[in-house]
Amino acid sequence: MCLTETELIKELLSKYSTISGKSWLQQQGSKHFIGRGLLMANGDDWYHQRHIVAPAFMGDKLKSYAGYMVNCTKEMVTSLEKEIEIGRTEFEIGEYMARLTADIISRTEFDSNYEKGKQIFHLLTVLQQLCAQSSRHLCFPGSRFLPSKYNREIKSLKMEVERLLMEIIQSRKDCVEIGRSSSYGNDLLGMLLNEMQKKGSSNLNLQLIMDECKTFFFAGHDTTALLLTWTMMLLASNPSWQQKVRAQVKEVCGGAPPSVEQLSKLTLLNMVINESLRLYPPASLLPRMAFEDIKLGDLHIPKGLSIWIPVLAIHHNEEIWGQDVNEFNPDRFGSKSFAPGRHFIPFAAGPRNCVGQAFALMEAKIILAMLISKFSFTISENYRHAPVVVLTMKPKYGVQIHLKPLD
Ligand code: HEM
Repeated sequence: MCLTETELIKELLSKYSTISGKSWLQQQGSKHFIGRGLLMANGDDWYHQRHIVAPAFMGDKLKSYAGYMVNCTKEMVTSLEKEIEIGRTEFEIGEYMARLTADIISRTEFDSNYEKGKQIFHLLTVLQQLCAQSSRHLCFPGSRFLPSKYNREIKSLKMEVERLLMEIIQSRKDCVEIGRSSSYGNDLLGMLLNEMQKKGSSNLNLQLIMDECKTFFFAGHDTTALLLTWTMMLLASNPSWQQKVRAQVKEVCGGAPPSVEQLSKLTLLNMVINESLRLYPPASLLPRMAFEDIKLGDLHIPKGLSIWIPVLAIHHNEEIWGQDVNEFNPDRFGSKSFAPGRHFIPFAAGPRNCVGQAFALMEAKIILAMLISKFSFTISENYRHAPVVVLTMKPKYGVQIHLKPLD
């Protein structure tokens, strides 16, 4: 069933988040690359995991990741400047954004074990691509247990990813146990290990920690890269907004990378990001399964029914957004007339919303503020506008942009 009534969507996501969730089919499709991590967990498991994970994305802990974001962006800006120096003017910006967000999540999750983290995530990306091809392979009940070449490849990649992850985790555990260190570390992995120990399990569930590490990479880097890519496309195509945002960034940050405290003052950038998430929500569909009979308004939803929430359609509904629904108009987010959590749901809503929302927005603002104060950008004549949904909403042929250094 496709649920389009926004009042009912809000009710489902806020009131029935524990008796609806991810279907068995979804869990099977992703189990090799994210396992039983938060994104695919249900019921009590989900509740327990969310409470372990959530503190790592809040308050001072969240703020502590800003340094990784600034440093990785500085490296990317330097490499772009070098390429411009040797004569390059056009860039497929999506590639750069994907590399940058992968870099940031590797550093945030694994800090000193960053190089190994990058290797893990490379293998995980290959594994994910392989799993996405499952429909091309022989498929009948039980076929996933056959020792086919395809199944063996998946199994060996999965084992390699887990071996590398376990090496990092074990070395942190050893340091604590022999007294060389009093905590598991300040990066995301360290937070998870510390939280899990605080929550009373003396015997850490290492499989779950590995699954969460994989989940953050999977859920966090492609989505944020797409947000950045679409926003760069919109800014490159709308020079007046580009100038306005640049002027505000300059006024607030004075040419330096933004501090966490300055981010809330970048109101125009915030409006542009929201408008980008409205027009091109990276997660364009929210799938749910009813685990019990649910009564939503006058609707009776029987147990076992699959429910789709069409985020993209809601974000493009003329009745909600007005006649300029398909146009880029960040001003609509200047007033409070839209209803977050009901009409605007790029991060879903309710208890099961995106746990990394604040992380993603902080990351997007830092990167865009740094790019806009270093370069001016225009859309290339080679850009072909073709958004496609393949799990997330992507530009089919990439986003080609001309970059020009500002000084
Ligand atoms: C622009 C960037 C992002 C967008 C648009 C986005 C969107 C979403 C959406 C729509 C959901 C709900 C999915 C569903 O339940 O079907 C979700 C869940 C989730 N996201 Fe994000 N996300 C983004 C960035 C991130 C980042 C940076 C992280 C972590 C570092 C992250 C981690 C997660 C996790 C773990 C969940 C599962 C939460 C739960 O089920 O309790 N996301 N995200």
